[in-house]
Amino acid sequence: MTPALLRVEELVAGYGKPVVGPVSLTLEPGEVVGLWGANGSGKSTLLNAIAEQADILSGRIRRAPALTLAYQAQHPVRLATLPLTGAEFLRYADASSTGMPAALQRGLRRRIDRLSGGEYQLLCVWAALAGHAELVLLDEPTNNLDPERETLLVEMLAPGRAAPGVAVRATRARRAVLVVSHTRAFLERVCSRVIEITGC
Ligand SMILES: Nc1ncnc2c1ncn2[C@@H]1O[C@H](COP(=O)(O)OP(=O)(O)OP(=O)(O)O)[C@@H](O)[C@H]1O
Repeated sequence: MTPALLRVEELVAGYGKPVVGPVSLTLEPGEVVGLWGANGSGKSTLLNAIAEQADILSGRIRRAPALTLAYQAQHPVRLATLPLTGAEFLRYADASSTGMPAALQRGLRRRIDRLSGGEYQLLCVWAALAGHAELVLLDEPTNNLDPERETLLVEMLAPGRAAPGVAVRATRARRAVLVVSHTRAFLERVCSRVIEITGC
């Protein structure tokens, strides 16, 4: 049996005081699992706890030994001025551009501080998925995306599920992805399971 990458057991997490939980989930290699819930229910806090950026108040998180993690926050940081091309950005993330959709490749030669919000958002998600992390945490990855770019995102996360003619592969077989969204329909398109998150 393949060992789980992540086990969250009866976890209550927060910032000094409880915000989310108790929640339990297991993430196996290759899975794409959704976390869905209302604004303020604690979805980001759960990701923060997994990334050791929020307090574990009870329960526990078990990670596979030496688990590598990429965390795409809800509002990806972007400096106002940063003379770095998309290709250099991917190089710093140690991520390949192989299989990248043409619409994204156009950004490889452009400075990242001159990309649109949606273009930058998708480049960041690609960097997380095409890098070496075994567990990828994505918080509201549809932010700033128009329907066409959202379809590319679906194909990046779940190859074969988007519109005919879109063929993108950024997801590796062993990689697991935990995706936060308050849009249930998006999660249903990309996830094998969707877990509802409720606050404390
Ligand atoms: N750093 C922090 N310190 C204290 N409280 C916080 C902190 N970050 C978030 N919270 C609180 O935790 C609660 C849950 O916030 P969180 O961002 O986890 O919810 P969410 O489900 O991701 O919300 P949304 O869908 O609006 O992004 C909120 O009441 C928020 O004010």
